[in-house]
Amino acid sequence: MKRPVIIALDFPTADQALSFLDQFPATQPVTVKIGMELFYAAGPAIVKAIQARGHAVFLDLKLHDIPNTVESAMRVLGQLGVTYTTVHAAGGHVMLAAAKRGLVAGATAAGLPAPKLLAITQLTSTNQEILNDDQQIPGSVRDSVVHYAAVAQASGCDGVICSAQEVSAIHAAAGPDFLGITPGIRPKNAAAGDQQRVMTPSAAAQAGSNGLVVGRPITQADDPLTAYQQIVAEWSNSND
Ligand SMILES: O=C(O)c1cc(=O)[nH]c(=O)n1[C@@H]1O[C@H](COP(=O)(O)O)[C@@H](O)[C@H]1O
Repeated sequence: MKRPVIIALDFPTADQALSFLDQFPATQPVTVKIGMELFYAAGPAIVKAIQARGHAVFLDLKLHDIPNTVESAMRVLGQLGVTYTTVHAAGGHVMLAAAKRGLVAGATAAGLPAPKLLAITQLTSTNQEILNDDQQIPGSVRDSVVHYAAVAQASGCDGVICSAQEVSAIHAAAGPDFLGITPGIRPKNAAAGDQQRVMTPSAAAQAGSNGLVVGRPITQADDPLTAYQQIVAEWSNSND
């Protein structure tokens, strides 16, 4: 899928993640996101196991540390053959450029294409109050997201993670090729949970999102495969 619907595999064990994936046969490969919970539990082996089934992996570890540490860690991640990985834009341009350098060096050493590097802007759980009061960043969430996107682009990132609510502003500022991958996706009537800045799959498509990240609306559905297929259908119909 050119604009993927990425399933967030937020499970505590490899067994649970793989049993869940049994519903998605390798003849119909999907893109899945391995985040901190699953990677801390199951490590690089779960990346390999999922790739062996034919699925593409988005490895979402949201690195945020001093530039040297991030560069070294990205060199390791660059060797795993994943499609996307993440770093926090709040680390600043020196750290972001170091992340890109490390990722490319690792992938090159392994003879692989470099994963796309996506910078986290403002998490989709962040609202106006958290931005202004807790982070002490004045202005709107959208302005902060667009600012971080500019920093990420100037530092060599391939795109950002943001809410679909900001993706059109990012494309207007950074151009259509700079990726805006969007979590905080909720089909109509689905519970938002801890997400603050949400959109439906069709609204995200109309806003120009380059890919959806969807977790609980699929993983906690009674029939995850049908839930996934319904989201893909809504997304694809609005992407035409
Ligand atoms: O980097 C992410 O993927 C991410 C960034 C963000 O701003 N918001 C966000 O929800 N995510 C991730 O996207 C997924 C969303 O899951 P659900 O809220 O269950 O659909 C989780 O795995 C989050 O870690």
